[in-house]
Amino acid sequence: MDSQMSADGPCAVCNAPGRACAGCLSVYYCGKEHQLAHWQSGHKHTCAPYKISKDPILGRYLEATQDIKAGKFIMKSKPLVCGPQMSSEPVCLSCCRRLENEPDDWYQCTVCGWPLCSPDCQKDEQHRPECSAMSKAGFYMGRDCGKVTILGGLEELNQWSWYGSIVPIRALLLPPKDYKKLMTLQTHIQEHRRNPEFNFKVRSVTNFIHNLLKLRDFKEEDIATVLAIFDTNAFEVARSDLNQAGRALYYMGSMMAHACNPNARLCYVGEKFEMALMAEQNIPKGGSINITYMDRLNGTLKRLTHLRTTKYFDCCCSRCNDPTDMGLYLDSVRCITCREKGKLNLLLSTSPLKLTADWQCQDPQCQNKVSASEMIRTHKELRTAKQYLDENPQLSKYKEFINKQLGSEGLLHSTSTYILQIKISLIFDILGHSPGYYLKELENSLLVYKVQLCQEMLDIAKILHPGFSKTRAFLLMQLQETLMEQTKRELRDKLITLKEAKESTKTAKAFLDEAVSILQEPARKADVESKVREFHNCCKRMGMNA
Ligand SMILES: C[S@@+](CC[C@H](N)C(=O)[O-])C[C@H]1O[C@@H](n2cnc3c(N)ncnc32)[C@H](O)[C@@H]1O
Repeated sequence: MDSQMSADGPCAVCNAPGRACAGCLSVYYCGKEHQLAHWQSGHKHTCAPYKISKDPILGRYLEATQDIKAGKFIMKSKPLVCGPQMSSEPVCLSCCRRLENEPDDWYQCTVCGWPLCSPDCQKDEQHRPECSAMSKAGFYMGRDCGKVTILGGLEELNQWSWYGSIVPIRALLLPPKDYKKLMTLQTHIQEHRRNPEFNFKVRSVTNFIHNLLKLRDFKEEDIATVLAIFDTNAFEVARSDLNQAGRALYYMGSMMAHACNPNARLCYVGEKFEMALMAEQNIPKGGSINITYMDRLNGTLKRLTHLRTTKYFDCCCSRCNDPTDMGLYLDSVRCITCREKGKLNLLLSTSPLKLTADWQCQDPQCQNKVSASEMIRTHKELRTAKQYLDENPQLSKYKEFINKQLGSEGLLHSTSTYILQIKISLIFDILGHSPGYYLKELENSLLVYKVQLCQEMLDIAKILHPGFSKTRAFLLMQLQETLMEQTKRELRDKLITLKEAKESTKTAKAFLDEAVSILQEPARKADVESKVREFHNCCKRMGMNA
């Protein structure tokens, strides 16, 4: 590098002071030679079409450096650190697969005694940092896998909260170059420190690291910083196809801003939680590439509260600022004054970005106003009632809730967040998925009901989950297989002709094709292939070629 120029960061090859790569501004080179070597060793696959930019409100964020088409993969990134979730079920420390057999049958690492899948997982470098630390500290997890308190001061740690200490210790033991990178991520440490739950977590992990691993050089403050970095930036990652669940932190992934109607989404590839970012919608050059930090079916009250209390910012996107919440009125409840007159008018926030604002009837003739605290109380009651149903999901109970709430004495309307969430549960958890309701045993009327629910939710998805979103793809697949079952029965019962069955099959195939084009990520490959196989088998059984 020209000695007159100031350095941007450490060279990706030799760590000497370097200038940023012009393509992505995310890695640095001391000169042309190392830039070329790094490009050939893989940077050509990860460079661009984005760069890190800064905004007074968002902080650092990813900016598109070229127009990006919906459906395009924007980047792939390996985790800087990954491992079990903070509060984890028993998983293999190496690959994070759930350990499903009995504890007595678990394979235990021969060095530290922690349960793993197999000797192969023991050889994996993932488990090395904490394993060496435990071995140096003379710790070996007994057959009981930590059920007994081993050292004084560890009483507050139960068996599985130990898992929560694994990712922080891996972060603290990162090579210096990676640790330095980690430390550049946003912490919100002061805000976290005001949260008693966070401080409890810090004490627990510090206890583990100081007393069990005997690594007393790590100060509580360093441990708190690492935990705060994880809480601000990490992703809960799961690959249901591989039975894996973990937590991972990506350097570039940490730069992405939140939006309540995002233009990109994350997916996971490979067994080591490599992350891929896909554009859900077209992103113009210069635009922010954003993801959503939470479920889009939540109304503004829940989104604002969750983002404020967990990510420490006040979202002020156009969706949050829209009293109609994109025309869906997710949080709005019926105006009681109008309801008494048999009219369906809704209450809208007078200032949606302010959680303390009053709610007012949408009918200008009606003067009815409700305070924020009253509205929050109403939502608490509705949420409790729904949570009670979710604990023991039953079709009849969900239908009862919907009918009651949408009836003349009810509080809700057809696109309320609670009604939409229940419809999603009916589609994905009950109709076609639970004992007594598997697709083949569903009564005809319930097949019709499921088709109707899928169509309704696809209309909502056009607004909340447009483009290459997973929700749209999953809904399309549910609609496709329900339509196929319906067609098969109608043909069998001679209610339709073969020609009509072929037409229905064509419609179902179009839904499936669209879902397949959306779900391009490798982690979904097996699922998608099995749906396509089922479709072809169903066609064969009806005596037609797809
Ligand atoms: C994962 S980090 C994103 C990178 C971060 N901006 C930085 O400079 O390191 C999450 C933090 O970014 C900020 N942030 C993300 N999206 C935001 C948004 N829509 N509005 C305001 N702040 C946002 C918040 O401080 C949030 O806690």
